Amino acid sequence: MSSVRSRHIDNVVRIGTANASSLSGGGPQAIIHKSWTRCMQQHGLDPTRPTPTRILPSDLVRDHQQRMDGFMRVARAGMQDLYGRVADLGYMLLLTDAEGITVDYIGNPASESQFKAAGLYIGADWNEAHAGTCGVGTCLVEQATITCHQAEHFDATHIALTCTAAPLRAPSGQLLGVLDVSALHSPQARESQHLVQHLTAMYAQMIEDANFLRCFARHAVLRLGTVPGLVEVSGHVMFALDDDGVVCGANTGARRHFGGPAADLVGQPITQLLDIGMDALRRMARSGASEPVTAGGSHRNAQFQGILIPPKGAGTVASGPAATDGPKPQALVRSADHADTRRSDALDRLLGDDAVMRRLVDQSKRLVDSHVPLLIRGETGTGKEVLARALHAYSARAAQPFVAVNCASIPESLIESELFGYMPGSFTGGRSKGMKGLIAQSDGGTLFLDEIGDMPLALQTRLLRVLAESEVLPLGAERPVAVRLNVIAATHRDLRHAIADGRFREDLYYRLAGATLALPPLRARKDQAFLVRKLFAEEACTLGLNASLDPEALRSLLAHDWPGNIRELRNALRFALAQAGDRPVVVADLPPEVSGAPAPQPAERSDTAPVQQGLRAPAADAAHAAEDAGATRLLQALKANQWNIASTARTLQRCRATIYRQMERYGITQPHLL
Ligand SMILES: Nc1ncnc2c1ncn2[C@@H]1O[C@H](COP(=O)(O)OP(=O)(O)OP(=O)(O)O)[C@@H](O)[C@H]1O
Repeated sequence: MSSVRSRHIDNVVRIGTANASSLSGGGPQAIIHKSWTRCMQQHGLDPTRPTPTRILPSDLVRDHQQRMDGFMRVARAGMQDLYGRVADLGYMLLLTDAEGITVDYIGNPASESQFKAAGLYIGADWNEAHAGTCGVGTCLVEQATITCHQAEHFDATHIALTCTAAPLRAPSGQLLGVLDVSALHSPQARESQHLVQHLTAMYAQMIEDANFLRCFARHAVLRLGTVPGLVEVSGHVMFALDDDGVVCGANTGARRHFGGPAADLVGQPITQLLDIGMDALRRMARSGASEPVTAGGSHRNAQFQGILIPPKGAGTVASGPAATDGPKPQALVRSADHADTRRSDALDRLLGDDAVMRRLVDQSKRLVDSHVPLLIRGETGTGKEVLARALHAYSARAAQPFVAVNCASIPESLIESELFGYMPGSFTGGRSKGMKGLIAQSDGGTLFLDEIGDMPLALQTRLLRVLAESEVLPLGAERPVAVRLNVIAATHRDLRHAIADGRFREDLYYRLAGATLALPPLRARKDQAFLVRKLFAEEACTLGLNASLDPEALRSLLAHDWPGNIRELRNALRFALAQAGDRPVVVADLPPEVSGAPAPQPAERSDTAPVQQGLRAPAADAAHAAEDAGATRLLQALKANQWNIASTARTLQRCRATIYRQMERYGITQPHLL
C-alpha cells in the first residue's frame, strides 16, 4: 500500500475513533470529521479495508430510475447545460436518488472506463453507510451543498477524487436526490473547487425550480427576485397560487425566505405573506410585466421585483393536475365583480356531494362575519384546521392575518409568552426587543385556537379575560393592548366531559362555542370519491408525478373505514404514489390496512435488498405474524417517507417516540446508521 494511502488511513482511524463530542463546531472540516466518526462508530466501516463502490444490478437500478422518471427528465436538461460548462475541466456529473443510488450520468465518453472504475457511473451506491464519507452520501446526511475533496473521502479507494454535491428537493421540501459534480484529478488545494460548488448549488436550484414549474404548470406562479429585469429567469422565490390567491406550493427559495416547511406556507393567502392585493396580482397577470413587491407580516422590509406567470394553457383552471371540472376563466385575471364567486369558492371547495357537509358549509357562511365565536368539533384528521382556514379566506377579513395556535404542542413553559407576548427584558432567554404575542398578531384577522381542549387550566383563565375584554397584557407590560379578536377554536375532545371532570372551564366553553360546527368523520361522508380524487391530484403534483388511480384501487379506498379520517386518506395516497412512481396506482400499492391484503412477511418479500438494508435481523419472532406485519408496515412507511421519522409518524398517526420505540422493537435501523 502506498505511503499516501496508509497515512490517510491512519488519519481517518485517529479522528474516526475520537469521541464524537470533541468534534463540535461547523465548517467543512468539521462536517468531514463528523462523517468519519459516523462511518466508523455507526456504520461500522473499516478504513483499513478499502472497498470499491458497490454497484447495483441493472434491474434494481431500473426500479430506482422508474421511481423518479418525471423528475429525471427535468434534471437531465439541467445536467446537460451544466456539463457544457464543466466538461473541459475534466468534470463529470451524477444524479442520485435520495438513497444515494446513481440513476443518471454524463461524462466524457473517452474517460468512461476510468469513471466506471472509480464508481462514477449509473448504479453506483454512494450512500455513506456503504461508501463512507463522499460527496453524495455526506450531502444526503447534511442536506446541504458540500465538497468532499481528495483525502476527505473516508475510503482510501476514493482519495484521488474531488466531489461536490447539492441536494435536490421536491416542492414539498422532501429530498428527491443529489446532483454531484466529480473529477478524477484536481489541484490539491480544496479552494480550487469553490467555483464548482457555486455552480453545483446554482444548477441544483435551477433543476428544483424547473421541477416546481412542471408540478404547478396549471397554477399561476408568482416569482420574486431581487434583480429587476432578471426576475423572469432568476427569481429565487416562487409561490404557486390557486384561484383565490391562496398558496398551494412554495419552492425552496420561498421556504428559506419566509421560513418553515412548505406545509406552513401552503394554505395561506398570498396577501398575508406579501403587501399585495388581489387587484395588483390581477394587474400583473394581465400586463405580464414585473412590479415591485414588499414582503408583509414578520418579513416586512424585504423588497422584491415580482412577476406573475399565468397557468399553462389559456382558460384552464388553476386547481391541480387532475382537475376535471372543465375550463374556467383564470381567477387571477377575473374582474372585481367576480369577487363573491371567489369568496364562496374557499368553503365550497371543501366538499363534493355530501348533504351534511353542504349544511355545515351553508351554516358557516352565514356565521363567519357575524362575530359569533365558532367552535369546530371533529375527530382527528377530519379537516378542522382546513375548515378554519377556509372560513378565514371566505370572511370579510381574508386579507388580515390568520394566526394558528396549537394549544397542545406549545410547551407549557412557553405558551404564555407565545400567546400574550412580552416586553423587552421581561424574562431570561427572551428576545431583547420583546415579542408581540400571537393573540396580538391576529389583530383584525382570525385567531385559530387548535386543540383548545388541551389548554392548561391556568391559561384558560387568562384567555377568558382576553376574550371578555378584547385586550392582552404582555408579560412585563404595565398597560394592556387592545385587539380586534375573531376566534375560531377546534377540538377533537368532548369538552362537556372535560367540564364535568373539571379540566375545562365552563364559562370559557360558552365564550368559545357561540356556534358549534361538527365535522363528520370521513367514513360517514358521501363525497369520499371526490375527496380521493382531489387529494390524489394534490399529492401527485407535490411529488412531481403524472400518476393515475386504477378503478380497483379506488374501490378499495372507498371500502376502508378511515379511523384517521382525511389525514389518513392523504397519507395512504402519498404512500401509494411513492410505491407506484409514474405508473398507475394499483391496489397492491395501497397500505395493507387499506387494501385489505395480508401484510407481506419481511422474510418472504421478493424485494429483499431494501428489507435487508432496513432490518438488522428478521423481525423478532416469526411465529408472531402480527408483529411481522407491523414491522413490514413500519418499514414501508419509513421508506415511503425517505426515512424521515417525523413524516413517518404523521403517515402512521403515531408520535415520533412511538416510531423510535417500534423501530427498536422490530430491529429496524435507518440505512445510514447501519
Ligand atoms: N376538505 C379537504 N380537502 C383536502 N384536504 C383536506 C380536507 N380536509 C382535511 N384535509 C387534509 O387532511 C389533513 C388533516 O387536516 P386538518 O389538520 O385540518 O385536520 P384536523 O381535524 O385539524 O386534525 P387534528 O385534530 O389532528 O388537528 C391535512 O393533510 C389536510 O390537508
